Amino acid sequence: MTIRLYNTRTRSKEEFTPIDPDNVRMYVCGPTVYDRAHLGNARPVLVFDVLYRLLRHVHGETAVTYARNLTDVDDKINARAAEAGRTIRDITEETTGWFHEDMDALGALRPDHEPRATEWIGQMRAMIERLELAGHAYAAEGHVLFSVSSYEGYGSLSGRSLDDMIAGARVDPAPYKRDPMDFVLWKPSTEDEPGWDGPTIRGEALARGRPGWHIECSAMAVELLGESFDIHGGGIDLMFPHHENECAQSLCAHPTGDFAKVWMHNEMLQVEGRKMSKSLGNFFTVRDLLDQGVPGEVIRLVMLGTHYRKPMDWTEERRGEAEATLRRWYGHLAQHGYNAAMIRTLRAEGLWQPDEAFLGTLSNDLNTPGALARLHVLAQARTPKALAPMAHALEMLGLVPDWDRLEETARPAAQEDWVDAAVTKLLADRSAARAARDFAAADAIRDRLTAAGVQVSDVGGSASWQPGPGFDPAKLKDPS
Ligand SMILES: Nc1ncnc2c1ncn2[C@@H]1O[C@H](COP(=O)(O)OP(=O)(O)OP(=O)(O)O)[C@@H](O)[C@H]1O
Ligand SMILES: [Zn+2]
Repeated sequence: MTIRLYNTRTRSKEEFTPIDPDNVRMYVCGPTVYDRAHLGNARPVLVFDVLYRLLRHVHGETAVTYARNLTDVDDKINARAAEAGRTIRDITEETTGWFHEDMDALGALRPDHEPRATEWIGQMRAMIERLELAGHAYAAEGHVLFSVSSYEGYGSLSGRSLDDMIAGARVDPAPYKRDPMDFVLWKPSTEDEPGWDGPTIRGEALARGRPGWHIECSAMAVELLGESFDIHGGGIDLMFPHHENECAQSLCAHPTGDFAKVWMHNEMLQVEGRKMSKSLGNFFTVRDLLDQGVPGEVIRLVMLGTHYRKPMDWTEERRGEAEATLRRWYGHLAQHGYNAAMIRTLRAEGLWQPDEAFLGTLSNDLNTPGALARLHVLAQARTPKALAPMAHALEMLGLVPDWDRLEETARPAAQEDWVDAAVTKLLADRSAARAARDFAAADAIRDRLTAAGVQVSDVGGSASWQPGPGFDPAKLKDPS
């Protein structure tokens, strides 16, 4: 199976050939840990989770190394700690815990490496010293800056000319910069800001300070994945300046390497046509949705419904559709006996295989909407064995939280308790009415369940239920 990926660097879809097929290496820019992840932040996590799963499928479970950093040194973190009267470490630890909880709930696999910037300061310092020695960086007023004019490839990733960049960027024309586009590799810290020993430039050790944001990813990616690795990902909002700067630093510090061969960028999750972002204040968090009872797999399915290179909106309508689709799929599989034991049997019988059309579509630049369309076709199978490719596809997309709890999944959690209790009580009343030959009462209960969109299946004398189309639990309540 050949994977094809759109490469921002070449602006074309290319056949993906790993540098080393036994160790496919991917780096994705992770969160700055000072606040709950908003729904937009979840998009790159999910996009690259699907890619990670696909690479593991094609190249082998142990043949993929995925690194995603945690930015735990940043002025926004310092500000948050000061404002809350707490330590920086306290804030970053707590936020990292939230990030893990929330992304786990969306079914995202943890990366193989999750480097924290503060644990790699030495490597950043060494890279800065290397850049200065090679004539790509200079020290000025306690800062070290990357000299953009020293590198002729600057702008090639994002396809911008230096003039465009100056016109478009929020450049900070600090007096110590030789060129307004030069960016910070190292900056001094005051007493109450976090700081580490400075790099040594021309024999002189710089004062205590902290690294700039871009150098962090360059240093950690090279240390963990090597000077040439396969894929670098992140949101399109990071392409310039962050990724352009990462490229410049890494290629200048390691001129014999390629840094990342393929650059991938997901488009933005939007709210009424604008990027969901903290600074615009138009965001809600993944936790908000989970707490409202929207199951993680529903959030995941909505996200996968749009190709990663297209902007998308979160809408109530999409949420409802995804929820109904998943319930139908899970219910269908459960009815055909699907659970963890069944998957083991299918594996043992050699039937746990992907559908070629599904895999081909997904391998075509992660065409998740196409892959989901194929899933709808696969879901039409009517026997346990014929359903194996559908089940396999669902799992490849990370849409099966637990094979043993299929029927409980994709239900709005907040409603679950009282709704299930109410339906169960109605079903018990119905069988009592039937036993007492009070058919009018039994029919009235049946009508109430139907009106609420509850689907009842009577198997072997015991009734089970699942939400059907137009499910409206409010209608379960006694009209009197
Ligand atoms: N609206 C969005 N849609 C998709 N991806 C996004 C969105 N906003 C941020 N990202 C991505 O989330 C990841 C984490 O980025 P980062 O920590 O810089 O976000 P942030 O600074 O919290 O976001 P914001 O832009 O809201 O301030 C990055 O890969 C970034 O591209
Ligand atoms: Zn980065």
